[in-house]
Amino acid sequence: LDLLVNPSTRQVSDVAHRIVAVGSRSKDSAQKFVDSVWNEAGVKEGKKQVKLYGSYDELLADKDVDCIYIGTPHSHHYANAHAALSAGKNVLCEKSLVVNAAQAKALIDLARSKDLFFMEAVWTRYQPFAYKLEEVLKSGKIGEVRGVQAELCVDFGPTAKKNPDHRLINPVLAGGALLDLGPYPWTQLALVLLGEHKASTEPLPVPKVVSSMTKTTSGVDASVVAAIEFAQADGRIVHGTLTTAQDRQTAHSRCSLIQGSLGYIEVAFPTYRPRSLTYYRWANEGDLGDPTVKPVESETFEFEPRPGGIWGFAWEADEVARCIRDGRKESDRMPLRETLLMMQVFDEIRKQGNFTYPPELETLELK
Ligand SMILES: NC(=O)C1=CN([C@@H]2O[C@H](COP(=O)(O)OP(=O)(O)OC[C@H]3O[C@@H](n4cnc5c(N)ncnc54)[C@H](OP(=O)(O)O)[C@@H]3O)[C@@H](O)[C@H]2O)C=CC1
Ligand SMILES: O=C1OC[C@@H](O)[C@H](O)[C@H]1O
Repeated sequence: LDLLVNPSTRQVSDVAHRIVAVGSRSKDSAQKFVDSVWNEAGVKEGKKQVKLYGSYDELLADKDVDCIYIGTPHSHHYANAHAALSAGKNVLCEKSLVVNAAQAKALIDLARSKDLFFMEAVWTRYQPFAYKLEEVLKSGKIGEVRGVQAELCVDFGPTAKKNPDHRLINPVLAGGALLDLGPYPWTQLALVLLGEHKASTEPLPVPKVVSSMTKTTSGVDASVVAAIEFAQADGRIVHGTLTTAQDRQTAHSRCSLIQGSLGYIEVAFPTYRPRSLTYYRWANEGDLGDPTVKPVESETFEFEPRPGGIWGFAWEADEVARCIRDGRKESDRMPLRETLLMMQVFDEIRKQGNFTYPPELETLELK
C-alpha cells in the first residue's frame, strides 16, 4: 500500500515507486492481493498495468522488475532470496532475514558476488522516530548512555486460537517470538548501542549474550529475555536487555527505556512503529536517585502514525529506491553486517534455549 501513496505526502520528491508485478503461488492470489491493496489505498490508476504471476519464478524472469520485496514466512526467506539474487534481482527481504546466521552469511556473500542491492526490511530504522531518537541521544540531553531495555511482546493467543497452524506459532514456518518480534527490540538496542551504522564488509564483533527462553505447546519460543553486552567506543561495556514474547503484551506507555547519566528516554509502544518518545533531563548526575528532585527539562515527541495513509513502510522503500538509483548495494542505516550480527545473537539465544527449527529450515541446501 505504501508504494501507492504519493511520496510528496511525506515531503519526498527525489524518488518514486512503481509496482511492476506481483508474484504469488497462484495467479488468483496475486490478483486478490493487488485488488485488496489498490482498494485499501483508494487508488484507481496503475492497477491494470501490474503483471500478475502465478509463480515466483515467472516474477524473477521479468526484466522490468528492478527490486523484489520478499514478504513470505521466515521459513521461505532463504530460498526465496537466494532465487531472487541468483536471478540478478535487487532484494528487500522481510525480517527476520533468514533462520540462522549461516544462511544470512551465504545470502550476503551471494548479493556481494553479484553486485546487487540487498537489505533486511527493518522499517523502523527509517521511521521519523528513529531519527529523532538519535538526535536526542546526540544532543547529550540524557548524558552518557548507561543501559537500554528494549521490548516487544505481542499476545499471539487470539491468532493461534483462530488458526493453530498460523506462521507465528508454527515451527515448520519458522514461527516464534524471537524471529518475528525480536528484530524490533534488537534493532532498537543496536541503534542506540552499536555506535556507527555503516555498510562495510568488516564484520562486527559478536557480543556476549546470556538469555532465557520459554516455549509454546506448538514447540516454538514463547518468550525470550536476553542480556547483551555492547562494547562502547570509549571501552565501557553497556548492557542492553532484549525482551520479546508472544504470550503477553508490552505496556502501551513504554517499549524501550534508555538510561543515561543525566536522565532517560522512554519510547512508547509499539516497537515496530513507536507513537512517541519522551526524554527527561536532570541538572546534575546523582539527582535522578533523589525522588524529590524534579527533572529540569523534559519533552515528548509525537509521531503521526500514518501520514498520507501509509503504514510506515514507505520510508524504507524510499531508501531502497535511493540506493538503487545511486548504485549503492547496501544501506548505511541498515547495513548487512548488522543483520548478520542480529542473526548471530539470535543463534546464540536459540542455542542457550536449546531450540532449533526442523533441519530442512536450518540448512544451506536448496531443494
Ligand atoms: N514489517 C512488518 O510490520 C511486518 C512484517 N512481517 C513479516 O513479513 C513476512 C510475512 O508475514 P505475513 O505477511 O504475516 O505472512 P503470511 O502468512 O500472511 O504469508 C505471506 C505470503 O507468503 C506466502 N506464503 C504463505 N504461507 C506460505 C507457505 N506455507 N509456503 C510458501 N509461501 C507461503 C503467501 O503468498 P502467496 O500465496 O501469494 O504466494 C502469503 O500471502 C514475515 O517475514 C514477517 O516477519 C509481517 C507482518 C508485519
Ligand atoms: O513485523 C511484525 O510487526 C507486527 C507484529 O504484530 C507482527 O507479528 C510482526 O510480523
